[in-house]
Amino acid sequence: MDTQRGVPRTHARATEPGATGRAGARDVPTATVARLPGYLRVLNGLTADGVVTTSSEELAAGAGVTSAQLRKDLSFLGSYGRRGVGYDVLHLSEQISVVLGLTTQRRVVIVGIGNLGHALASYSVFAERGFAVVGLVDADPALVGTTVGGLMVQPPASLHDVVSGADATIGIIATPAAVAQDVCDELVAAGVVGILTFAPRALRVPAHVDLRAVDVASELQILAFHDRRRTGTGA
Ligand SMILES: NC(=O)c1ccc[n+]([C@@H]2O[C@H](COP(=O)([O-])OP(=O)(O)OC[C@H]3O[C@@H](n4cnc5c(N)ncnc54)[C@H](O)[C@@H]3O)[C@@H](O)[C@H]2O)c1
Repeated sequence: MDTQRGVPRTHARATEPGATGRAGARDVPTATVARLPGYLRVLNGLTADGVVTTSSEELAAGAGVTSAQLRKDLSFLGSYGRRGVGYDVLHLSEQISVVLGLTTQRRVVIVGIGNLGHALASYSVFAERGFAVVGLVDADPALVGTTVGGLMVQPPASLHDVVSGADATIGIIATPAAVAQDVCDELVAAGVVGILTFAPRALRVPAHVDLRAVDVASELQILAFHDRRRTGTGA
């Protein structure tokens, strides 16, 4: 049965090889999972600066959460830090990477190589974060056959082959909203199990597929709300 949703339903399980300590098979709440990339980003910055250990206060401040929230989130990973020492930056990075499934490189196909898709296809940081863009698809004949980010853009008729041939498990939708559901259905039929959409419309996916929607306008509306509350303008 199809479901309509913009966030994953399931909890991540810290069961991949390399999971350590008390992480075991404990479920990690979805809200915690959503904060883990932020912690990892801060930890990566600390690693780059040569920092070996960090405190929950430092990590929490960098990620924009309270240290109580941070400690609770990390407790789901079985990571409690050491009194007076804090957290080992590298070890914690590895633990979070395991829980997020980043120890296995995920293959990504991007559909819609316009302004947004072009920028995403050329975004080198994906590779550093454990994702390989392995296929690009666009319906514009003028784009098909051109090379973006080292990959040749393929026509929609090749979508299934692009996904299955490259063993891609994630699809990014950067097409106009009007065609996004069709593209989504085709990606699912081709075998992807995770979809990230930028198209401004709700999408339906089957239960075995996780869907994430990025909506910059909604994020701006949330900022506007906080600004209004702070300044009292626009009431
Ligand atoms: N979520 C956000 O925050 C955000 C921000 C900017 C844009 N967007 C959305 O992202 C999408 C892309 O924006 P853009 O500025 O790159 O648009 P764009 O018009 O530059 O690019 C869209 C591309 O999709 C291709 N396309 C159209 N139908 C297709 C199909 N059936 N199969 C494959 N490719 C197809 C077009 O040929 C075009 O190259 C739009 O839906 C836009 O509203 C979202």
